[in-house]
Amino acid sequence: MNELDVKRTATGWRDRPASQQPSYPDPAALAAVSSDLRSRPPLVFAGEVDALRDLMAKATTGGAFVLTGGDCAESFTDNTATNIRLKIQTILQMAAVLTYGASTPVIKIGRIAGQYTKPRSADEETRDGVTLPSYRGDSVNSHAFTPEARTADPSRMLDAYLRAGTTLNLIRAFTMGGYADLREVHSWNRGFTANPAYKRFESFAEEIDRAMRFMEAAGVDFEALRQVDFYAAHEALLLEYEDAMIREDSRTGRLYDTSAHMLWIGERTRDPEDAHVALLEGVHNPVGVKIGPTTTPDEIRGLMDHLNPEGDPGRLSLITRMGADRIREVLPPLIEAVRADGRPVTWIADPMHGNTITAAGGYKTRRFETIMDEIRGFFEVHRSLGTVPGGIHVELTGDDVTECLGGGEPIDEEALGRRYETLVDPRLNHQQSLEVAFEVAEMLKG
Ligand SMILES: O=C[C@H](O)[C@H](O)COP(=O)(O)O
Ligand SMILES: C=C(OP(=O)(O)O)C(=O)O
Ligand SMILES: [Mn+2]
Repeated sequence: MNELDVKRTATGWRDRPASQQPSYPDPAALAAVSSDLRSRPPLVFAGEVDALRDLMAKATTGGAFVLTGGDCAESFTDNTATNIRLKIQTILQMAAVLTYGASTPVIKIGRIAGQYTKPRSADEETRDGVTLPSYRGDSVNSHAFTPEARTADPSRMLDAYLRAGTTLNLIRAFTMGGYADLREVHSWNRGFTANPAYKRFESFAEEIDRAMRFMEAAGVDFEALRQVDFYAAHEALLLEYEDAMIREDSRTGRLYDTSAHMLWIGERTRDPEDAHVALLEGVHNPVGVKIGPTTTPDEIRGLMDHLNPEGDPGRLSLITRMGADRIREVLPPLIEAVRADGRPVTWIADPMHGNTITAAGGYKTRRFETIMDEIRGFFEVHRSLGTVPGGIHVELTGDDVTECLGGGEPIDEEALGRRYETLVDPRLNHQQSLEVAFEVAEMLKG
């Protein structure tokens, strides 16, 4: 056993209960893919991961604001240049508005370049009397409803790795090559506020205009604002994939999960004694944990004991997804418990996953107004306790899909079927995403 294997064994996740894992019919094929992945280059560099960790530490105390956004489930077929560009454009536009509102840097993180594995409520799906394994994300099986498509195939992990690599390559090209130019991003936002449906944000956009003119007059080097740092994150759900991507940083000897800059653990797999926590315990990346309305203070202390025993700022984010109707009641005692413990966490609001409903026609959807209400509740609770609302985490796409109800150009139940394209959860479309950003920017400013 080499030194890396010794360290990895020390994390001990293989001895712990692991839920939401596929069952692979051919263990030899799984072992071959896993060994192949281990020999491949990392997707991210430890130095970038450390830079993100430092930024996350700033968000803990209000010195930065986190924006995480992207698909619920990325898909191999939607892994095109246009889709990636539109998502990046949407996140950059949101970030520009939020930066103005927060008067702090905005940490831009995509649910991108690796968001290929999904936890499911049910292990199986039945259609017209036929029962098959549930779709678990493109890194596991295919969405098509046939026995072959739904069989877990380890070679999909390699495909996920390669697609994540090319996605990251394009993101770096966009964000370092001039596509992120602040003047351009602001002019896209002016286009958005010119739409009569979003007139109420026009004066906000004019304020940003004035600030930009002031910066220009004061001699700010806009050329330097043509490049931005953009980070990638996904749910660390597929244990074999994440384990195969762990590498040792040659500079420090530390272990990193090099599949993404930041990883999070989902609501369904966050037991402090289970495999997912054990896996991320051993790596140095910033990590998030999704917490739902049943979370207890003891569970949070357990998560901190395992994932951030020393209380290092920037290591641990708690991503709250309580539901708009519960957040004001269930969040305060959890914040109080963290405050009493003393170890820092970055609080981030996921206003999507506690607010999923089924509309007529069977569409899984969310209401824009409910999403905004959960964010408002998140801010109210933090403001009343004097703690820091550190960011938001949303499911979005850069396209004009019709998956979430409401918004300034309202999508009603009838319209849902027009462009309902998500493979799992409903995403905010481009306009709804910008609307969220303007609303949150106003909250941050206020
Ligand atoms: O993205 C989150 C979960 O994977 C998703 O909400 C589960 O969806 P399901 O209830 O359709 O399985
Ligand atoms: C599965 C997800 O969320 P949660 O774990 O909070 O349900 C998700 O972010 O898509
Ligand atoms: Mn989701």
